[in-house]
Amino acid sequence: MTVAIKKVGVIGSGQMGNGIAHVAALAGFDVVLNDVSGDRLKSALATINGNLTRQVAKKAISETDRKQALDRITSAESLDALADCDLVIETAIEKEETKRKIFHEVCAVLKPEAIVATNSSSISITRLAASTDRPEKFIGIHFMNPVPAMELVELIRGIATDDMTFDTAKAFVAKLGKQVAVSEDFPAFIVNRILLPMINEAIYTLYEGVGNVEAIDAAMKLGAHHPMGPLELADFIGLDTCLSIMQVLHEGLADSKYRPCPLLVKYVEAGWLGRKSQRGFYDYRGDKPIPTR
Ligand SMILES: CC(=O)CC(=O)SCCNC(=O)CCNC(=O)[C@H](O)C(C)(C)COP(=O)(O)OP(=O)(O)OC[C@H]1O[C@@H](n2cnc3c(N)ncnc32)[C@H](O)[C@@H]1OP(=O)(O)O
Ligand SMILES: NC(=O)C1=CN([C@@H]2O[C@H](COP(=O)(O)OP(=O)(O)OC[C@H]3O[C@@H](n4cnc5c(N)ncnc54)[C@H](OP(=O)(O)O)[C@@H]3O)[C@@H](O)[C@H]2O)C=CC1
Repeated sequence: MTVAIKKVGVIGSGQMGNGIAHVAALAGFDVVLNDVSGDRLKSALATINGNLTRQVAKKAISETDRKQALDRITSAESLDALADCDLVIETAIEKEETKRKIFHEVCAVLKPEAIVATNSSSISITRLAASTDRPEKFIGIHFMNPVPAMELVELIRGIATDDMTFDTAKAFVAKLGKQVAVSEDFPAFIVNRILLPMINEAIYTLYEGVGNVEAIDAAMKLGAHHPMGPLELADFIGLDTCLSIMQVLHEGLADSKYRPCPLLVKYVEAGWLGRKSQRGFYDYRGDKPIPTR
């Protein structure tokens, strides 16, 4: 049994939020995109339009599809605008306290039958569910970046998630044209349990001087056929997000093999968060990315 989903709320309009709004609107859902910052919302809508326009140019969608998708998205700075959503997907920063606060506030305005999901990369679904008034209607729907291009979505049940919520989330993901991988609720789930230690190890490789940024990325692109080098990918994900995921792994599994590299910590402390702040393992302020080490 599934619940009918017509209107989807997306909380947080960063790179994941705008990607989720994009694919949901293109699949015919009405979308309310929320953020604490009006400027963020404006730039998210511009990014969505840019990505849809690129899909039109590549003949993946029609000009009518682009217009209709944009018309289905409204933006709002207040969570009150999500009151009549059937499904809400939280995709704010990877900080448990921020997410808990959002769930507390949004549950107060949602209808009782609405499903609440998080796009968290790593945080316990069971623990986040416990901060809501509806743990049985709470689930992890974990999209991959960039959302319009990646085929996979991880689904993670908390201890209390009921079958109706799981089946509805599964049907929703299928409507977006994406494949599901089901993960148990352990730190960082499947993709990031494997991917992030690899990225962290690449940063240790840099920290210990085994290779410079260019050599490490070239090694993994040309030597292992990864589409992006691990440092380029870390910048793409966001170094703050990478660090948060490593911290969840380190604390949650209590194993020193997940210790975040001190160089990753230093970059985040400097505010060098990767592409989103124009500087990380590469400097993106010029015509082409320049390695910073
Ligand atoms: C941290 C987490 O919690 C989980 C994660 O997401 S981990 C990160 C997972 N993601 C990855 O590992 C991405 C690795 N990189 C890649 O797969 C590729 O480099 C890439 C898909 C991003 C780009 O591929 P490419 O061949 O260099 O570029 P290009 O041919 O221009 O783009 C391929 C497609 O991606 C889309 N795309 C590329 N960048 C995009 C972006 N920033 N936003 C939206 N769409 C984008 C393009 O529109 C294109 O779509 P179509 O196939 O529909 O035409
Ligand atoms: N980056 C990635 O590759 C992936 C990330 N994720 C997960 O998705 C989530 C978002 O990541 P990402 O999009 O990269 O992060 P970004 O930093 O790009 O975006 C986060 C957005 O959330 C906004 N925000 C912060 N606090 C609130 C709030 N209280 N209410 C509403 N919006 C808020 C931020 O606004 P402001 O900047 O103004 O604070 C920003 O616009 C994280 O949980 C992350 O782990 C999942 C898969 C892949």
